[in-house]
Amino acid sequence: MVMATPSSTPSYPNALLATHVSVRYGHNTILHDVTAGPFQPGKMSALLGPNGSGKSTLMRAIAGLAPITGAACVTLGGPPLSGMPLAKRTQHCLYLPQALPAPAQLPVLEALIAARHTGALPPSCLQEDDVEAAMNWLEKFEIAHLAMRNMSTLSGGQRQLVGLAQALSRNPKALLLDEPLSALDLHHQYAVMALLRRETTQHQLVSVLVLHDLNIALNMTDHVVVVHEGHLKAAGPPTDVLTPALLRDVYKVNAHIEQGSDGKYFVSVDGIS
Ligand SMILES: Nc1ncnc2c1ncn2[C@@H]1O[C@H](COP(=O)(O)OP(=O)(O)OP(=O)(O)O)[C@@H](O)[C@H]1O
Repeated sequence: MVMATPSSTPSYPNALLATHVSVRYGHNTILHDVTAGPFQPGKMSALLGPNGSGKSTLMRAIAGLAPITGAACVTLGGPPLSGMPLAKRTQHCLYLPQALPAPAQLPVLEALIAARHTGALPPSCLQEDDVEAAMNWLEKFEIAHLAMRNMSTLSGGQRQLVGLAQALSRNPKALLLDEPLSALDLHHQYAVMALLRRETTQHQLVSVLVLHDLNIALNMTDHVVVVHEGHLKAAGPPTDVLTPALLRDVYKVNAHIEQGSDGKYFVSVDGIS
């Protein structure tokens, strides 16, 4: 069943839930009383919607980085995140932006260690276990060969992989990843999704990803939330939510969902509407 509110959803003790989120920039209201979640631990959730619909704004609001108005509340089990100082909130709920900041003049290995310590460390401070943990993350992301390269020399996709490794290495309870696959080739898109799935399950992370690839959302996430024109349009299991009617209303395409002989779903677009 596609639900636009979580009213009949059972509560989960360590789930991420954002209620009544409104965001305004100047006179423009970008999000209108959006309630999203609960995003459950151990599950992969996707935020979907067209360009400019408010996905990044919703993530930033959940992370405490967008100007919320009204009676919004964000919880992740325990006391509301909304009342916490930003540094503490980030330890619980980590947001990786779509546009990564300019790279530091640091080797990748040091950048990864610095991320865990939330600040740059001189090489003399590098501990053996820090190096081992950082190398372990680089290996998981298939970028161990970049360990000694300066961050400023990396390609866009390599930087995105380092950014993801930095985010995961900080061991948050909830990960908010804004278009984490946008610069990645096909192999790395699927490798990263598989890795995120493993980490999410193993550590019972709350993982929420902004995605534009509906085929990945259909086949590799458990739950999707569709934002349209600043409103919550639909939420639920991907194959329930991504119907031809929704694709027409929200994405302005005539399309249907097909299932291959391998059981995988894919969106077949007939044209724009
Ligand atoms: N700092 C800002 N000041 C003014 N308007 C903003 C600001 N940030 C975002 N907006 C506006 O809010 C709306 C939603 O932007 P947002 O980045 O959340 O969209 P999105 O769904 O993530 O889009 P995309 O898929 O293109 O990344 C857009 O119209 C955007 O121009």
